[in-house]
Amino acid sequence: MADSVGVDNQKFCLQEVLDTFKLCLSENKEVYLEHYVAGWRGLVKFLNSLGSVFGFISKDAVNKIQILVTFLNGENGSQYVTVQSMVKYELDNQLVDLTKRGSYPESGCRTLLRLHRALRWLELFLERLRTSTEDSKTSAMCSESYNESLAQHHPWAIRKASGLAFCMLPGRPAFFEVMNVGPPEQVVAMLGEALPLISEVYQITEDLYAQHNLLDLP
Ligand SMILES: CCCCCCCC/C=C\CCCCCCCC(=O)N[C@@H](COP(=O)(O)O)[C@H](O)/C=C/CCCCCCCCCCCCC
Repeated sequence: MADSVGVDNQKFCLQEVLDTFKLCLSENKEVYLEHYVAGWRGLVKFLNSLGSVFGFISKDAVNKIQILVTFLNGENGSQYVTVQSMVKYELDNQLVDLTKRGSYPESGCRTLLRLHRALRWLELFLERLRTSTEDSKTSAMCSESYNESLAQHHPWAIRKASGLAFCMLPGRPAFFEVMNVGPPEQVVAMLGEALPLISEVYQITEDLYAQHNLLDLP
């Protein structure tokens, strides 16, 4: 049965996520919010298949996806077609809490920023997976990537809970299997294809947020 953002009990397929990230960029390099959110939905499917210990992470991601989907489907949905149009619309109309949480605790800009930071974690993690060897530990790769990215934005309790959850990650062979791609060489090849796309989406968003001083939204 699917939940309201459609991520429950569906089998993960890395190719699908890759296809979604391919669709994210417009010709003039704007990031389509619909496909960005769909990419995250696919990743959450993967997370869900790893077990309930990751439930608190999945729940937060689903919550953020849902906030963005609500904007996309709302009466001002046309302003949320791309991340660029969302930023412009929300800033022009003072719909973003810029320095402390106030009237707009769930703006599109601050919500997307949380997923954007997680995309950096993903980029680092996938690069480690791609260059890993048979005996590499997924938990170590995950936690190193987390410490270099998301952890800097999380309080102690979340860092602690995340660290404990990472210890429950399956080993590399089982992890590759859940990715549903084929033998390890194929996984590595597909990661090699996926990473430049993910990096480009990340960098375009990072530059946009930096340009508007939005990288520290509360
Ligand atoms: C291609 C296949 C291999 C990789 C598959 C990865 C699948 C990962 C799927 C989802 C990742 C979850 C993204 C989580 C977004 C977290 C956003 C965030 O930072 N939220 C915090 C701040 O929000 P506000 O309070 O300011 O609203 C929030 O406090 C966090 C709560 C939950 C903990 C988040 C821990 C994030 C760890 C990310 C690593 C996921 C490990 C997955 C293991 C494969």
